[in-house]
Amino acid sequence: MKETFAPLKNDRLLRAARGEKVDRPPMWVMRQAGRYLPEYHRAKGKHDFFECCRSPEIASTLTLQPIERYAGLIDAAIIFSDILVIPQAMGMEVKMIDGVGPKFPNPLRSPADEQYQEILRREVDVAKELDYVYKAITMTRKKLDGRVPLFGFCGAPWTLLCYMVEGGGSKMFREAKTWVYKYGDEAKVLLKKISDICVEYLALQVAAGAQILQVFDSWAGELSPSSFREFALPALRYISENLPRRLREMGEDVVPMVVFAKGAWYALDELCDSGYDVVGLDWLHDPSEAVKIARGRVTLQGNADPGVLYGSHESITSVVENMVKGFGGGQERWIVNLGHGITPGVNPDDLKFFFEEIQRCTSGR
Ligand SMILES: Cc1c2[nH]c(c1CCC(=O)O)Cc1[nH]c(c(CCC(=O)O)c1C)Cc1[nH]c(c(CCC(=O)O)c1C)Cc1[nH]c(c(C)c1CCC(=O)O)C2
Repeated sequence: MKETFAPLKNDRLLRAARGEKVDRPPMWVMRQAGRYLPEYHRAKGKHDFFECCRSPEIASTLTLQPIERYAGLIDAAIIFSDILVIPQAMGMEVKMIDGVGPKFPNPLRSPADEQYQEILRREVDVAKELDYVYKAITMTRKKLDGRVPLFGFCGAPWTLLCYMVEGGGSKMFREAKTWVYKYGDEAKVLLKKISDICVEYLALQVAAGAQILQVFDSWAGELSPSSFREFALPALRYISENLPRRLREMGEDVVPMVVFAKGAWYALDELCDSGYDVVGLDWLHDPSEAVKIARGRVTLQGNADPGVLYGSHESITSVVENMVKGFGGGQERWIVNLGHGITPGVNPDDLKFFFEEIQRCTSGR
């Protein structure tokens, strides 16, 4: 039985994503449900990170926290989960270590590993393995009661491959580069396998209630422009081309899609033609330059340096004023965000001040 949900009261973000007129640019921030919020630590308690992702009750509570705290300012929720649930669904073990980050005890080191063949052979039952995410999405939609739209998301194939072969975060990307420059063909086979899972996973998130989707290519900037075109971009395109087809097959509406390829500033022009409605920008972009390159083809999302939230109110005001000006005074197709996730240690009141400053600079246009 398909769920019915309350009608959406604030559709500013979906309208902006589709390039329609809005009263002010919509606002949200990546990682908005996270460690900078004291209520996050209270609700998480002693639970392990992935335990929280697997509990629809806890995941939906965490998703709603920023919506409640910033009511009237924030225009979207993003489901509390992680990009690494896909490698887990593919049979890899992933732990989240406090103060360190994600760790894979058995990373995929070379195509000669038995694990490589096993991963390629194994048909992942995306509906069953990630069932807890769809349940969390449906529960969150009910709790949201139409206040703001809900984002679903996944990691981009290139970024997931990096984690699977590195076994965690990395500074050198020695393993990922070995795959690119030594095992390129095998890397492409693995990227295709991950891409198919991404398509099915995103489609099932929409069926469960996700109203817009974001694909996070957090390690795009580790690739050279030509490697990005060869490895990361085709996988991003594969998703944007195949998802609408899969949604129609399932009898679901097509939803707007956002691509965030962090560090891939050189590829902005191609990303604007990659089949996504919205292109996320990190803080290395100058907004007015990005607007010129985009030429209205997509909505841009971003891009304040997350580090400004460690600064003074004067600095926040100045960054906001410059950013608003860069995005044409808010007249361009624009969704307000930081240039990457909000970081731990930020005072939540300073994020509120950031939102209020955006509102001050963009309303009554
Ligand atoms: C690369 C990446 C990951 N996860 C994600 C990305 C892409 C976005 C990006 O580039 O930042 C995506 C992600 N992770 C999380 C969300 C939830 C929704 C939201 O944006 O609020 C989303 C969208 C929660 C989380 N994911 C994680 C936390 C912190 C968990 C905790 O310690 O309580 C949260 C709230 C953990 C995580 N998960 C990941 C890392 C590297 C870490 C550790 C971060 C660190 O230690 O600094 C992988």
